[in-house]
Amino acid sequence: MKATTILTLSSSHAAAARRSPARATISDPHLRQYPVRTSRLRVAQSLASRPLSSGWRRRRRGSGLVVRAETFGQLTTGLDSAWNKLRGVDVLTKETIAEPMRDIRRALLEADVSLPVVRRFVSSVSEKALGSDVIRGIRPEQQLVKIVHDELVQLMGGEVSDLVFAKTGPTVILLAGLQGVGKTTVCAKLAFYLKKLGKSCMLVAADVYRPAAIDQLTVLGEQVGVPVYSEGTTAKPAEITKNAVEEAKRNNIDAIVVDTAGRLQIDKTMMVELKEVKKAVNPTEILLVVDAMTGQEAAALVTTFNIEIGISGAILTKLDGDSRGGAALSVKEVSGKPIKFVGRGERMEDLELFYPDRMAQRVLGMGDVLSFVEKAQEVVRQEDTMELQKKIMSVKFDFNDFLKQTQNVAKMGSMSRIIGMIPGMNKVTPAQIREAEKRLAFVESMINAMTAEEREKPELLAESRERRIRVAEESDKTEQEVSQLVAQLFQMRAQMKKLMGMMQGQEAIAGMGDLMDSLNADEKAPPGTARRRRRRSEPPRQRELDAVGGASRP
Ligand SMILES: Nc1nc2c(ncn2[C@@H]2O[C@H](COP(=O)(O)OP(=O)(O)OP(=O)(O)O)[C@@H](O)[C@H]2O)c(=O)[nH]1
Repeated sequence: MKATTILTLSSSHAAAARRSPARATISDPHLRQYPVRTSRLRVAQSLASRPLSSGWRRRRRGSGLVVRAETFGQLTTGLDSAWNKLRGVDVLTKETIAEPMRDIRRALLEADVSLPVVRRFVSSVSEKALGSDVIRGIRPEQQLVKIVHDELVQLMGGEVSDLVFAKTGPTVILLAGLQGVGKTTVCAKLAFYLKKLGKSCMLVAADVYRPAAIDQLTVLGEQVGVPVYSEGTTAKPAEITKNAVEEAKRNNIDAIVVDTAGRLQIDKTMMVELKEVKKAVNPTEILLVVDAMTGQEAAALVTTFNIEIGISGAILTKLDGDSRGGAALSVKEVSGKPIKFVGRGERMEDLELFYPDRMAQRVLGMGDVLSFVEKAQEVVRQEDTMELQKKIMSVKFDFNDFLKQTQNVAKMGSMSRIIGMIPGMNKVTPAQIREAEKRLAFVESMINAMTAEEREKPELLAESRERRIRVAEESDKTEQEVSQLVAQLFQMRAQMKKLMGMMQGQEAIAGMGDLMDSLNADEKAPPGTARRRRRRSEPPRQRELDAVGGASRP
């Protein structure tokens, strides 16, 4: 079998591998199996013996083997040393994270991320690391990997930023960028992408300065099977684009991609031209194509274009090459505009949507650690939930528990979150949940007005009208409202008993909806409601309910 070995190496790594071929060993079974004849064999051998996490990727393509250096190789290796510094450390503290943070800072600067971005990043990671809870089974370095991952995702914009399509008429995508960044190639790649989405597309040649650019677009258009609209080199780009939109409308074309002229550097004519095109057709998307190799310069360009023209995002090309990753990490943070696509090669299919989380995983090269930490966090959340369930299910459930729940709700931000954590609770509607939240705030003041003894023994309140009047006065509520609260607590106790029975029988907590009904007990219900409801459901403790019912009678 013939081997195909494709090497895309950073020059420094390649040089290093060439310098010490004698020490290179073949640890990859595929490499050993295939004869690789070129002088690059040594490089491949050296690569094959590197740990995968250091940013080198090996994958098989057809019958051959592709050995590829990832853009982030150097950054990944730099970050690896940060994790290594935490080996043997028990907990993340100011002291233990100092050195790893220095490594992270160095790694990012070496990846050509700008200093202010690095500073903000490191300070945010440190803050999160120091504020993070220790999770059982997770080592500090794994925890830091997860924190850095999450921060990287945020740094790169958090969410994927997909193409926007026009609601009516053809979607107009205007591409701008300096010379040689890959604009024309991106036009065709975008057409290929749109076709895959099932959209009809047309390319527009608005680079009127270089006849060769029009020819290049025509060839690429043929290659991806989309029409190319051109008016030669004499018309103005704004005019060409306007006419192209009309042509697209006539032919029911869903989207047009406009290729504009590049310049060696930003100049006034270029900006004026782009502004004219923008004014003429009001594009749905204006995307600046930038070359990943230019690092933080790419982020600065996106900022300038955005200020000058107002763009909707960026396309980062040549991420497969020798770039250090700085552009991918900085564009969003520096310019406020998202990267929408990345180019990872010269083929038409080498344009992908930019997913910040996938990119962060690529930087770290530690997918397994990340999912492990996520699972552990999930377990902790489940343990919290079970603890909560136990409390809710407690038959003892007095006003202290009731209050604790109220405070928990406040602490955790929202009742809906707690409810959402309890299995079987999906039948509770958001409206019910909102009502419960309101209700909980309302009862808190009444519980605060109770004595310690009254909270522990709600029977005292059920049996004594004087006590209820006192609580009502102190909490600025009516006696009737206090009576309803007492009745509600006993109702909840009864409901919980029922639920406990269901839980023991391994049934889903379908009855939690009923519990919510109890939580939401109608404020206007006349005293004694509890007794009437009781007849329809499970009988709670007779004495307790009778007491409340009796107590609420005038
Ligand atoms: N490796 C790699 N090469 C790319 C990528 N995108 C574009 N190229 C190459 O970059 C070179 C320049 O691409 P063009 O599309 O001609 O660039 P342009 O911005 O249109 O250039 P001008 O028309 O001169 O402004 C070509 O050789 C492309 O094949 C990419 O994502 N990866």
